[in-house]
Amino acid sequence: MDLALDELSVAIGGNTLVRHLTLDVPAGSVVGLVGPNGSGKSTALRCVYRALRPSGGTVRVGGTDLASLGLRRSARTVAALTQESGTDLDFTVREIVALGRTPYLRGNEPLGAAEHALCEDAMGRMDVRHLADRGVLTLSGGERQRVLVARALVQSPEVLVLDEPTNHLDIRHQVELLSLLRESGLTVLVVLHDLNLAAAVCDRIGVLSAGRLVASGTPAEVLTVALVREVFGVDAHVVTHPLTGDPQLLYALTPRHVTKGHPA
Ligand SMILES: Nc1ncnc2c1ncn2[C@@H]1O[C@H](COP(=O)(O)OP(=O)(O)OP(=O)(O)O)[C@@H](O)[C@H]1O
Repeated sequence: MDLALDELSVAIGGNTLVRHLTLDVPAGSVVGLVGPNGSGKSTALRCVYRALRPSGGTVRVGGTDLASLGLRRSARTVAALTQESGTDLDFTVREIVALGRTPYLRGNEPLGAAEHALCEDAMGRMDVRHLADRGVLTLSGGERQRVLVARALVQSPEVLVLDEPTNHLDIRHQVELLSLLRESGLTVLVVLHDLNLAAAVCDRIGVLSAGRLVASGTPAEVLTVALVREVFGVDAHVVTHPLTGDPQLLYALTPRHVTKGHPA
């Protein structure tokens, strides 16, 4: 099921945070949203998981305006890992993951065997099964993040939106999570700060700057020296990953007085 942001605008308190954003996420593809701090990435995503009502434009899933769907139906369609996906409830990991099935249950209906199996599978995929009986409040930041991804997976969505999902994750879990996203077959819209991870996982990338989409295309089309300088104010070198062919950016820190024996 495809996701389409069509002329999306968000204005709050007289400030326009997102301006006429049009972005397509074809079914089964991974599209990244990148941009400097404060450029409107999370705000745009909030409209997709319905934490925010856009002031203009529409979000469509499979051609249907998301706003026209009931909340239960939309929770079965779109799952989100957000900056606000707090786990401040004193629940076990297993209980938190099971909450992902809520849109499929009536009242206090308990989970059946198939639902439990789904939860176990998601915990296995996110490498948190050994934590299942731990209180979620006792977890490290990375462990908690993986629990939240497991909860989103058991929601069995068609569309997955994630805001900085690699936050707190060590490099192994970053690579595993992004590989899982790519192989999930889900329609994925993901905000990432790491442009190299974005280049590795995304079919296409949209670049936001001051609330506007300033570039979109394949990683190789978008992640150019000129764009990185213009949008992020950073000088980068672009190299090609020797195995995957993805563009990868190299950055040099501001030179020291003397670098490795070479006078500056
Ligand atoms: N509810 C709000 N009221 C007023 N301003 C807001 C509100 N939410 C966000 N903003 C502002 O809108 C701008 C965009 O915020 P947003 O969180 O979407 O940026 P972002 O691109 O996700 O940033 P970051 O990379 O830092 O996470 C920021 O300047 C932020 O301070």
